[in-house]
Amino acid sequence: MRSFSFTKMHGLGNSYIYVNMFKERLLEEELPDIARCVANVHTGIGSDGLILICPSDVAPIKMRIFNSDGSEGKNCGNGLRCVAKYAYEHGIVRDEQFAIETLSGLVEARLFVENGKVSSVEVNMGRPRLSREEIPMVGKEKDMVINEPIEFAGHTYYMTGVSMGNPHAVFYVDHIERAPVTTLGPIIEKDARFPEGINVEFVEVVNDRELHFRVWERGSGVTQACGTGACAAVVASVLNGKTKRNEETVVHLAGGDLYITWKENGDVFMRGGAETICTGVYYY
Ligand SMILES: N[C@H](CCC[C@H](N)C(=O)O)C(=O)O
Repeated sequence: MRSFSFTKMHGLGNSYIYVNMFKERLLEEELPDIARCVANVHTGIGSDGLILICPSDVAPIKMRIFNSDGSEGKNCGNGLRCVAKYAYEHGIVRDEQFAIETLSGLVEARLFVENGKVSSVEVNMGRPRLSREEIPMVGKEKDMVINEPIEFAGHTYYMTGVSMGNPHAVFYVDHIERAPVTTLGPIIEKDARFPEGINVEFVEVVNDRELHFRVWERGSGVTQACGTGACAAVVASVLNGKTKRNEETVVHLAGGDLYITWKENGDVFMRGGAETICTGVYYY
């Protein structure tokens, strides 16, 4: 029987099982199955997936994320805040501002520390990618997708496409509590027009600085929060003239609030909480 130590953490209820790969050894080919197993609430630990905190050649640490279906994502906003907290509180990094490598490039985390504990984290998530080839989405490579009519299941919806290193399809609704998250989400997630699948976000605009938000995540389904998705929602809202560039927008997710600004320099900044739930040993 093999085992590894883990820490369960969450960002606004978007929880993952975190494994410190500076200390643990997991076989690459087993990672998707380990993600599926630990995420299972009945026979595993229960989470939205698995996140590895790894050594990096280009930054103090590297984050890898696996969804609950075992697929590997390229970025994870809530995960980045938890990884930054873990790395500081476990002495992997000593600075309160440092880079983190992800599969979609480097990001920069800034910690807010109280009595040696990280209370919240701000992450510079970098620039959104807006062309069809970057989302990715089929069609003319250089075109953007802003409030574009698109048909799913016989109905026309208006989509804005944004990548934060991972793909997001943003749709506006009048009442967030009626958003078709579990009916339309899974259809769009796997639509053939998205070669890598896509995360699906529904947004209700409260005012030009406030959004309500729900998500169907690629590879995980409904989650309490999606940091990259909330960033995509703010970028889409600026592009659609609903919120303002360079001004902080509060995004109300099911699990709590994120504070996001798409700055004039092009970078998207996200600030929010990160919590440690428990630690343990997983046997497999
Ligand atoms: N929950 C994560 C997003 C996971 C993205 C993953 N579902 C994918 O892109 O495949 C977040 O806080 O950004």
